[in-house]
Amino acid sequence: MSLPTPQGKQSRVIYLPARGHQVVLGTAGTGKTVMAIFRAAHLSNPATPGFGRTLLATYNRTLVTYLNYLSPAQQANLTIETFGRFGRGYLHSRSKMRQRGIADAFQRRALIQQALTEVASGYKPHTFFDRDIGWFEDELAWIDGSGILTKTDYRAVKRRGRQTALHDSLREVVWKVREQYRHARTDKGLEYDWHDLASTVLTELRSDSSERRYRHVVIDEGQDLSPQELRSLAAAADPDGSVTFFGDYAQQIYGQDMSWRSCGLTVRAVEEFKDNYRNSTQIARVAIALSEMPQLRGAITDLVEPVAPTAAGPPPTLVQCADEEREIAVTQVRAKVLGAVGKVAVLARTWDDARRACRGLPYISLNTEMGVWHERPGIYCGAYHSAKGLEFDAVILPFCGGARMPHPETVAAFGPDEAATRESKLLYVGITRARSDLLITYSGELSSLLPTTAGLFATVRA
Ligand SMILES: Nc1ncnc2c1ncn2[C@@H]1O[C@H](COP(=O)(O)OP(=O)(O)OP(=O)(O)O)[C@@H](O)[C@H]1O
Repeated sequence: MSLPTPQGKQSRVIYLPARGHQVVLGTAGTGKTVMAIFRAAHLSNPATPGFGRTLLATYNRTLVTYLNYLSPAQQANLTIETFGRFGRGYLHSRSKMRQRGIADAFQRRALIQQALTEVASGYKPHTFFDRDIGWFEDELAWIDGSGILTKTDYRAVKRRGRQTALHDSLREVVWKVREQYRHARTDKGLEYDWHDLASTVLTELRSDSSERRYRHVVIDEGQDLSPQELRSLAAAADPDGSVTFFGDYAQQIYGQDMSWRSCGLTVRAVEEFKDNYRNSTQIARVAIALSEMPQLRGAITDLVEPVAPTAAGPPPTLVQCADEEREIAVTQVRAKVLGAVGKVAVLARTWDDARRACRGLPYISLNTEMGVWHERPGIYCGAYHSAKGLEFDAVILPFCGGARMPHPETVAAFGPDEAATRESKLLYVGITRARSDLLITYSGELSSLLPTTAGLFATVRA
C-alpha cells in the first residue's frame, strides 16, 4: 500500500517537535489517519532525533487492522493497538489484571439492568425507572469516561451534551445504580468494564515511577476516546517524549467545551486540516448539507468541499422503495455491481439491519474480529459505528426511512432532540466513508435527519 504524498500543512504535522503535546484537528477525509501513521513512523524511526518506542492508539480493533495495513513497514519500535488492549496489558504488567477480569458489553448490560431493578424496588414507581436501559448504560459510561469518581463530583458536574439537565434527586438514583452495578460485577469476579478501565490505568500510571515503555504516543480518532482514556495515554508517554492527538473534535461526544488541559494535554497551538481528499464534491455536498441541519448546527464546523486531487463523482442517489424487502433487493443489486469493480460498504444503523440487507451475499464483515484489511473489490457489511475511520469506493445506506432513523431505542433513551443529534452524527460517519458513490434507500417517509436540498441527490423510485 503506498501512502499519498503529504501536502501543505500535512508535512508540517509529521515533523512537529518530538517533545510535548500536539493536537491536529480536521473533519472527515482530511488525512488525519494517514498523517497519524506518518507521524508514528517518524517518531519511531532511529534516524529521527529523539526517536523512541511509539504507541499508535485508536479506539477499535477494525481500525487497528486498517492502520496495520496502511503502515509502510512493520517497525520494531512501533506498536499499534486499541486503548483497551493497551490498558489491559499495562494493568497486567502491574499485577492489576486477572484473566477474564473485564465485563463485556452483554454482561455489563445485564448487570446494569439488574442493578436498576434492585434500586427501583426501593422507590415509589417513577417514570425515570422506565427509561430505556441504553440511557443508563450511556450515563454510567459518561461518568467513568469523564473520570468522575465520587457522588459529590457527579452531583456538582454540568453534564455537557445533554439537552435537559438531570435533577439532583435523579443523580442520586443514578449513583446508586452505579454502585449496585459495580458490587454485582465484582461479585462475579469482573473487576472492570471497558469504560472504567481507564481510571485504574491512570491511577496506576500516576504512582508508577518506573521508566515508561513508550517515549511517544500518537492517537488516531481521538474524539472517540473518553477524557479519562486520553489522560491515561498522556500519562503513559515518557515526560521527555511526545503525545500527538489526531481527531475530529467537532464530533466529540464528551462535549465541545472539554479543554485539552482537562484531558491531560498541554497544547499551545492546534493544527487544523481543511482539505478533504476523500469524498467526491457531490458526496461532500451531502455531508455539508447534513452538517447544516438544525440538529447538527454548530457540531460540525468548517467542513469543506474537496480540493484536487479528488475528482467530481456521480450524483448520490436516493431510492424510494415500496417496502423494506424492495430496499434489500435494490441494495443487493447495486452492491453486486459496485462490489465487482471496487470496495462497497453496506452500512446500517444496527448490525441486524446490516446483515439483513446483505443476507445471501458474499460479504466481509466489518466486525472487530476482522484480522486482515483487504483492499480488493468486494462487499463489506457493518453498522455505521463499525465503519468509523475507514473508507470505501462506494457506500450504500439502506433503511433510511423515518421509522428506523433515528433509531427508536435512541429516541426512547434520550428523547427526540438528543437522539436526532446523536443519530445524525452516525449518518455523517456513514456518508463520509464514500469516495465516489453513495446510495441511500428508504421506504415509508424519508428520515427527517437527511437533507433534502434540491439537486443534492438523484431521486429514483423502486
Ligand atoms: N495529501 C494527500 N494527497 C492525496 N490523498 C490524500 C492526501 N492526504 C490524505 N489523502 C487520502 O484521503 C483519504 C482520507 O484520508 P484519512 O483516512 O487519513 O482521513 P481522515 O481525516 O482520517 O478521515 P476520517 O476522520 O473521516 O476517518 C485517504 O484515501 C487518503 O489516502
